[in-house]
Amino acid sequence: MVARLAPRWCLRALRSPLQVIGFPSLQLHMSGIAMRASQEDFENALNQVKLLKKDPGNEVKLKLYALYKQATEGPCNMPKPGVFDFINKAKWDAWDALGNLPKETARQNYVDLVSSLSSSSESSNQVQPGTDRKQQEYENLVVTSEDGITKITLNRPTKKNAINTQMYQEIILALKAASNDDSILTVVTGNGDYYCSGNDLTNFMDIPPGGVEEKAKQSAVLLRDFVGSFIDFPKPLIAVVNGPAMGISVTILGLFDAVYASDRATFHTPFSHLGLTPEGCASYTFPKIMGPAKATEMLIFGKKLTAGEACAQGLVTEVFPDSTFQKEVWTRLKAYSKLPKNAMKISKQVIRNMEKEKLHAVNAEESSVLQERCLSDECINAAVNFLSKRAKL
Ligand SMILES: CCCCCCCCCCC/C=C/C(=O)SCCNC(=O)CCNC(=O)[C@H](O)C(C)(C)COP(=O)(O)OP(=O)(O)OC[C@H]1O[C@@H](n2cnc3c(N)ncnc32)[C@H](O)[C@@H]1OP(=O)(O)O
Repeated sequence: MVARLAPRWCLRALRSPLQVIGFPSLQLHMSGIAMRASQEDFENALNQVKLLKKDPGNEVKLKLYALYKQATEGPCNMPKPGVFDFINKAKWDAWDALGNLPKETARQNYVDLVSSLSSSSESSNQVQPGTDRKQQEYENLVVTSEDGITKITLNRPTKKNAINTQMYQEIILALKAASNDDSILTVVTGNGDYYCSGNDLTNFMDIPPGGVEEKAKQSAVLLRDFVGSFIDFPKPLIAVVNGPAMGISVTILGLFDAVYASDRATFHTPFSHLGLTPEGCASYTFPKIMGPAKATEMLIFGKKLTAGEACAQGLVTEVFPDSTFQKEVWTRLKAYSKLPKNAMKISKQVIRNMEKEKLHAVNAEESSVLQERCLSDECINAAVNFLSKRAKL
């Protein structure tokens, strides 16, 4: 049985994900004394390894291969494959590295390794119960993971997905969780007809006991942390802009790795109208992306761009007809999510890391300027105007 099962697994070892369902871990260590794995334990482990839900990765698969060969055949007895026979060379190296490890120890190590894999596969099943799983409950977001893509949906459609204080905090948390989860790509999108109408202007109304200065200070810290979590996000980050985008939801697009937009989307940063100044590192990224003259029209004069214009300026990657937007974008993202995960992550870091320090400095400066700005008459009057429904931008 061993001989029949193992070689088939070995052939697949560096290619395919392992298959479904968890299983109880083997208890081989009692009262701190390591027990010897029996032939039956070993055969169980050989069966269990085929049932692992989560692909343990090539490094572990090579370890399993080497231990299996050592346990069944003893020290490596095959001729060394040529340098261009990458897979067989990697397998040979792993086996050869075990030297004269006794067969019994190799068998024990194999069983222990499978046992540890099956318990971690069980605990990860608890967080990932289905293919479309909710990772955590949020008040203002829906976060799901499917097909290697974590999707963060802004979910205040009746307020055009305006970002209130709690939502800023939830987005920071969701990005942190996405940076540590198994996903390959992370997507931000909006629920309803808007992508996002930017900062919730009622944020300006909730004044703490320390007064408006204290509010401005707290807001500047929150803003800096919020933008910082985009600057530091380690994996490819994609915006699926399903409708109009305003203010801070537009500026942070310069920190995304790709931006797909419906032809219904518009891009509007009416900072001057609100007595405000740019944030989200746009004072640095926008002139770089579209040139200073075009950035001035958006960031200082508040010119609203259509999706086509934003694409022509380089802020948007590609525009799709609204009628086919979701289908086309998700088909594409699912295809991208199948590309090698580490290569994409490292490529993003190579592209972005040189700029990180600069971006954090820009973010700190923009937040500090805004801390002053939101105490200005210009800003307070604009917020009051909006809230009293006298102004629609
Ligand atoms: C002391 C300082 C605290 C600061 C907090 C920290 C963060 C600092 C960041 C500061 C930098 C600012 C960045 C920005 O994002 S600037 C852009 C801000 N956004 C806006 O100015 C948009 C305002 N909204 C509108 O102009 C219109 O609502 C809109 C064009 C978006 C839609 O118009 P429409 O007529 O289609 O729909 P309604 O106006 O009826 O909207 C439906 C309901 O949604 C509410 N809404 C929409 N957007 C916002 C918003 N940004 N803030 C609060 N509420 C919003 C709207 O009021 C309606 O609500 P009701 O149904 O209850 O009336």
